[in-house]
Amino acid sequence: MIALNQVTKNFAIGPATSFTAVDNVSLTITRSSMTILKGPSGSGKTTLLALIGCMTRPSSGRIMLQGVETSFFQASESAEGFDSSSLPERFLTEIRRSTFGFIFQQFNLIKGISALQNIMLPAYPTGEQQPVVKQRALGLMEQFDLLRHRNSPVEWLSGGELQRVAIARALINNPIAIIADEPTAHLDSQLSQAFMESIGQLKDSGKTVLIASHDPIVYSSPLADQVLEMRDGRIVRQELLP
Ligand SMILES: Nc1ncnc2c1ncn2[C@@H]1O[C@H](COP(=O)(O)OP(=O)(O)OP(=O)(O)O)[C@@H](O)[C@H]1O
Repeated sequence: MIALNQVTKNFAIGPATSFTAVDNVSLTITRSSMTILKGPSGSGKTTLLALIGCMTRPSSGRIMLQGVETSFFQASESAEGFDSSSLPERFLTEIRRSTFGFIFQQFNLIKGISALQNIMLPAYPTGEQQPVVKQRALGLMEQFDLLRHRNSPVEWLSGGELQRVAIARALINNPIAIIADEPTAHLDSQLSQAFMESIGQLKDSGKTVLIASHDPIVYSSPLADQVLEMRDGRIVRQELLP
């Protein structure tokens, strides 16, 4: 589903100097699998997630995403899929929205609005009818045992509830893949386990899952299909689990 071929990302850090955050990375992620990126701080995990999630474009190399259902790509789609590294910004935004759901470290929920509204937020730019989105959001709230909090501002919710709102929000546009960056960084070990169980269920339901994490509860999880270890922007170890 996702293939990177010799992908490099340089950031300009001075008039004539650049820093290579991701260095010549090639990898393959199959559909309905769970991939964990581990590695020390600064090793390039977040940058790699941003490249795969179409939030930034590579300096060189190719990123291929297959099987994305959107009419935008019909014309340019080849037998192998489409090459996100050569598409204009508008298409990239569209790919991002239809392919990926994102879960961030501090969940990035908006205070002052309800849990239901938070879950619906990523659907607003799609132009989909609000009653349809609302029904889907309520379905997700039911699935994650959040219905009684539908009208509660998110600041009233517990850590575990916030985590489930973040997962539901990532699912609102029915993405093919979930990208999570250090999702357990602010959770105790029980909630981290609960997070992995929920994510495992998403994988079982056919979602492709990609997580960057320092947390042994995540990178040692039996649910992972492959663990990629990063150092200095490179993948230094790839572990395929049975
Ligand atoms: N926009 C940017 N401009 C310059 N350097 C950047 C930029 N974004 C990231 N970097 C650098 O690239 C390197 C990789 O950063 P990245 O956030 O991908 O690492 P990480 O493995 O996710 O780290 P952490 O675990 O601490 O989140 C770091 O040295 C970081 O400072």
